[in-house]
Amino acid sequence: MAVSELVAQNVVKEFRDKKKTFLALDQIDLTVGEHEFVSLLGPSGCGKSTLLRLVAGLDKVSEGKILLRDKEISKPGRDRGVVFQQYSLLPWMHAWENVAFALKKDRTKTKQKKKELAYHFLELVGLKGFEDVYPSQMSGGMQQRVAIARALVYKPNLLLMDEPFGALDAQTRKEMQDLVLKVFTEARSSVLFVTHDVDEAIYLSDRVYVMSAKPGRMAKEINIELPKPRDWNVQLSENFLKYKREILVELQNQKKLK
Ligand SMILES: Nc1ncnc2c1ncn2[C@@H]1O[C@H](COP(=O)(O)OP(=O)(O)OP(=O)(O)O)[C@@H](O)[C@H]1O
Repeated sequence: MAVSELVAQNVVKEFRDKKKTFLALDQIDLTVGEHEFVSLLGPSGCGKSTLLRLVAGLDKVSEGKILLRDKEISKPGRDRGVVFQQYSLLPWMHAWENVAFALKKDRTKTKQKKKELAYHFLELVGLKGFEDVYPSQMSGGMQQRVAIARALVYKPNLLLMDEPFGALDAQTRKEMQDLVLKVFTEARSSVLFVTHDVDEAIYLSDRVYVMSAKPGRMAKEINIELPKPRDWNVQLSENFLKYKREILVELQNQKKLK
């Protein structure tokens, strides 16, 4: 790993209401290198989404800091693209308009240029020919492809994905995993990816952080040294199963400690 795109140091996140304080994240350290694919894996409630929201700039740390290319994150920015489980497309806009909408505030580009870029990224996610279709006319997988194109269109250094395939059926989910690997290679961005799914995390990642809950902590960090480019066959390999065993044992041990 040459350069660190993202560095989180001693991050603590507390949620407070009038009666009590809840410690959601405790002393989190994390890095994402340039062109690196990193996943956050862990039980429900361990703070994966909270951490991603902090990196997205949608919420603030209670202690510690998060640096993107050495600059502290304080608010959302065009250096980060975000894809959530819910596609949140605008229903009255065509696919290409949904993508171009992300460039709305960019005054350096003409309308025509924005349209060309939208078409280009829709092609990259396999939606050539569907530019003029409305979200309601698309399957969940297609809508998520539009959401990915929208996150990529302003060429962010870092793509943040929070359970992006959680709402999709198993077959579509597999197709989307391969799509993300292809797009990640072509767009040359870095990715921080949240998932519950152990196989998905291993298949996609260069590195996996396994988190534990109550409070959310980093429990284990695993380098995934599987050959690239990857295809589904790798999931049957001895090495893949070795990583899977290591992660499942870690998650199981956490349950025993509770
Ligand atoms: N705005 C908030 N106010 C109070 N508590 C919150 C808030 N957001 C998250 N939490 C709490 O912080 C903890 C971590 O939540 P978070 O959604 O980040 O977990 P997660 O690992 O992403 O869970 P899941 O895998 O189920 O999506 C949970 O106990 C949650 O209830």
